[in-house]
Amino acid sequence: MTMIEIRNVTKRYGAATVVDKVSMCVEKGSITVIVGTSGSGKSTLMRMINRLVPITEGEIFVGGQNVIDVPVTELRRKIGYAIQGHGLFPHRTVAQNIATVPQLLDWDSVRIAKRVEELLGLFNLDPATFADKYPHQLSGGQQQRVGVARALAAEPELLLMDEPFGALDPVIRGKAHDDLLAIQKQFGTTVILVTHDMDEAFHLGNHIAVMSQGKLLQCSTPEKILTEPADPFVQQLTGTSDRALKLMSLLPLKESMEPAKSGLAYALPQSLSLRDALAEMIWQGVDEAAVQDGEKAPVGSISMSRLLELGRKA
Ligand SMILES: Nc1ncnc2c1ncn2[C@@H]1O[C@H](COP(=O)(O)OP(=O)(O)OP(=O)(O)O)[C@@H](O)[C@H]1O
Repeated sequence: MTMIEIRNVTKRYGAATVVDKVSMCVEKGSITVIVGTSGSGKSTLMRMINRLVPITEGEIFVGGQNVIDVPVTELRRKIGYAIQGHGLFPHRTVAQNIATVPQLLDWDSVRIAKRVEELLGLFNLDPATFADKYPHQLSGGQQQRVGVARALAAEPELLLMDEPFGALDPVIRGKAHDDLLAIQKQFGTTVILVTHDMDEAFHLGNHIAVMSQGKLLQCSTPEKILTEPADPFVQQLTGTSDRALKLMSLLPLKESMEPAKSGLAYALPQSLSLRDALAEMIWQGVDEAAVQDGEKAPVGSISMSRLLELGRKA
């Protein structure tokens, strides 16, 4: 089902066309990542969805409704928005920050308190420790999680994220990705995320939209972007040297393993991607490993030579 339809949308500032006749659809419950060089119009395109930026030409439909027909306050309350630097209110506690939109929507206080506690739990922020803290008392990573929790507070079906993880160091960023994927799966939220980080795009995106100079060059699955780039710029942006590793990160170990064998000292979960399996085996120094299901029962095996063969094909 289509959640967002962008039809021939253009944004001009004076003589400058910063978004140029862009059309794309976003499926409900999917994550679409917009990538492109600096100034290519990514944020502008996204900000036209919740009307933070007025559309010059074209139309955007959210849930079948033309955004122009929805009062702007109602639209923004329905659509979560998380930005780099989190935009938290400095004089409101963590709980009060998260409660912002539910309060505007007149939720009763019991429902708000329950939702705040649920979100803090989901983001691994112990309510007893964090609910009454102020933003300046939190680390950057914690502030970022509160920013995303706040954007999700009123259970939006759609979440717009503008480089939400840009300021995080790589380890915390990885954790933030895991959180987002888990929460997105749990709530079925549709997500549009703008990033500069291609690894982030390939890790999170069901679809990747590539922009250059205001134009949308391609919007496809990560596999298609890598194997059938629509334009030399797409190929250049998505990288050529580590293409095999990127593709391996999209392929599940479960679908490529060999038959189970006895006597293997090391085991990997079948939920890993081929890339993570390769990284684990290099790290552990093993040439062959058992593959286990969620109950730790053996379901197959994988060898280094098989992984390399699959990587070469990728
Ligand atoms: N209010 C504005 N007035 C005039 N020009 C603007 C305005 N907002 C954005 N622009 C211009 O529109 C172009 C696209 O900006 P936008 O922020 O959408 O790009 P972006 O791809 O998100 O860039 P970045 O990755 O650097 O954040 C830029 O050239 C920018 O200077």
